[in-house]
Amino acid sequence: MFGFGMDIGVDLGTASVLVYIRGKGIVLHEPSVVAINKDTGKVIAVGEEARRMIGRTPGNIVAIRPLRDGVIADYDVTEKMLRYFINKAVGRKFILPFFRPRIMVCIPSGVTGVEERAVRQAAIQAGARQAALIEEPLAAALGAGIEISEPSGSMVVDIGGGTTDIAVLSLGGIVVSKSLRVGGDKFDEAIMRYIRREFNLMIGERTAEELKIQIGTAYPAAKRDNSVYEIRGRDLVSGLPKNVQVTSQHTYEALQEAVEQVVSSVKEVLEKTPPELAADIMNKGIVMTGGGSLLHGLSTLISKETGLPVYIADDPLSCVALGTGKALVNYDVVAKNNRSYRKVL
Ligand SMILES: Nc1ncnc2c1ncn2[C@@H]1O[C@H](COP(=O)(O)OP(=O)(O)OP(=O)(O)O)[C@@H](O)[C@H]1O
Repeated sequence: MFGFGMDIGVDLGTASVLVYIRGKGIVLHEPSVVAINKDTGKVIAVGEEARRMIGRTPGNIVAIRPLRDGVIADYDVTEKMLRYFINKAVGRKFILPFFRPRIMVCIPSGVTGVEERAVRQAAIQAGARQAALIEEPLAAALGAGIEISEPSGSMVVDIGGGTTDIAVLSLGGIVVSKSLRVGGDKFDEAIMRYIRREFNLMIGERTAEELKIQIGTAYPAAKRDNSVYEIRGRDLVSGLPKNVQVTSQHTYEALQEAVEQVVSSVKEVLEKTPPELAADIMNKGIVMTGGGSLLHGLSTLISKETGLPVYIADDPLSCVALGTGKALVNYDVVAKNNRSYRKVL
């Protein structure tokens, strides 16, 4: 596949970046983190190596997530990160003038037109011959194996790190959609706030994420086995390190508000869905993708609140990258239709 015909799909996520090469599949999956030397502006590390530095850097080094909250918070760093990952996945030597790949980038749906151009430019800078963009719900649905080109309604709820994208699709396009800046990061922040309030303990975002993954729940009736977890943080009163035991019930209380925002947005989209398509969704159920869909009890809660069956896609963390990869087959169509699907509530 190397050479003229090489096509690459990139899931430029707020939590992680995945690179898909046509004919090979997903070849790279790393956190969207860049470590920078503040004094010189030089990039020290990207991806997994940089993630290990979060919260542990000396004063002159910062580990940043350039795509916080589903938007490009730092364009320059995003460009550097994108270039680094593309080069790493493809191999620098292949990016010679006549062998430049075509790149399709899946962008968080909250990005503005200016940011879209910035991403496209970053892909070109990174060595692409052409760059097209695809919207997240479309890629997520394709990756989840949903037959989106039929005249039948499907609903996808993609919960990423920074955003949740809810969309009803039919005939290859988005009929109704909503994007909210609530996702895995907001779940982590809610846990951090709760632990500070209830235990007077300051914890970092990595600890909060670990808690969420290990014992977090959005629906307490669906009990978790390992429902107690010991965490270490800094006591706000003494300023010293302290251990506390946290239960699933605590995480439920911490997460309730953020989870409720996701649930009410799903209902809102369903209310705006044309009746014929709503009937299709009743039959087929809602498909959840993205890492946030793995939050324990969330699919059960959405099913209970909407009265519809809810399924989590196989390998939800890879859906967007797989879908972007599938869309490469129709590169020209997607490139031409760019943005035209969008109808945000
Ligand atoms: N088992 C799990 N339980 C709960 N949350 C999880 C689990 N595994 C991963 N996550 C969360 O999923 C989020 C990352 O999801 P994903 O990789 O789909 O996001 P992204 O595509 O990078 O973000 P976005 O779509 O907002 O750009 C993180 O917040 C992570 O903590």
